Amino acid sequence: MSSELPVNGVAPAGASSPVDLPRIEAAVREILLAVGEDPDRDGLVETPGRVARAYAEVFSGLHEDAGELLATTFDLEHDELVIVRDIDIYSTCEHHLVPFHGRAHIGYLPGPTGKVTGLSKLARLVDVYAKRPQVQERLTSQVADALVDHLDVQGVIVVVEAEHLCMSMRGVRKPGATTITSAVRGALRDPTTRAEAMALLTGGAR
Ligand SMILES: Nc1nc2c(ncn2[C@@H]2O[C@H](COP(=O)(O)OP(=O)(O)OP(=O)(O)O)[C@@H](O)[C@H]2O)c(=O)[nH]1
Ligand SMILES: [Zn+2]
Repeated sequence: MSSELPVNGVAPAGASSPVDLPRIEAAVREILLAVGEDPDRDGLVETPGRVARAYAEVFSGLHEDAGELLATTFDLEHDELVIVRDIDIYSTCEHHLVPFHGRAHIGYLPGPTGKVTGLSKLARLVDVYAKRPQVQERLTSQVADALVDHLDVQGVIVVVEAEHLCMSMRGVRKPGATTITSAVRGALRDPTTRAEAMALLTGGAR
């Protein structure tokens, strides 16, 4: 495969990348020196370059636009709840720059025009916001707001369940603790509809 082709929707960081790879490399070299490592030893020589490419990938959402992503719609004349559950998320905690990972569940009620988006776009939308320095609450709201702003929807519900490695591998050291956040917009704020959507989203239909 050509190295110019996007992999999993992520453009490779190259000459056209908006990310300043040499700057990340220099910074990583400094970090290695600061923690007492030798950045010139065999195993570490290539590390600053690898980290730069990895950061370009995990922060690629900074250069992606939800409106563009959700521009492809089609008419389905479906005005009942649509739910996509268990979308894997890998994001980066903006406080410690370590990962948080888990699952997102998205539900929406299409609006009167019946214009819906492809299901894969919902999963891609999560990545637009997950692949940035983030907090889980903002990630959850941004996904919900993008669906309200760019699609014709009567209501939206987004639930994110994640484990934060900043709470597992360091600091308070509580592996397995799960943080659950939700964002509800429009008609799904109605208590009955919300309860039904929440049950479907988080396992009620399993
Ligand atoms: N609300 C929220 N908090 C987060 C998220 N990710 C990390 N945090 C928290 O951000 C807080 C940062 O706290 P600080 O006291 O400034 O940093 P710290 O000394 O490294 O804190 P500890 O993690 O408790 O060691 C911690 O309590 C983290 O658990 C998130 O997505 N949402
Ligand atoms: Zn953190």
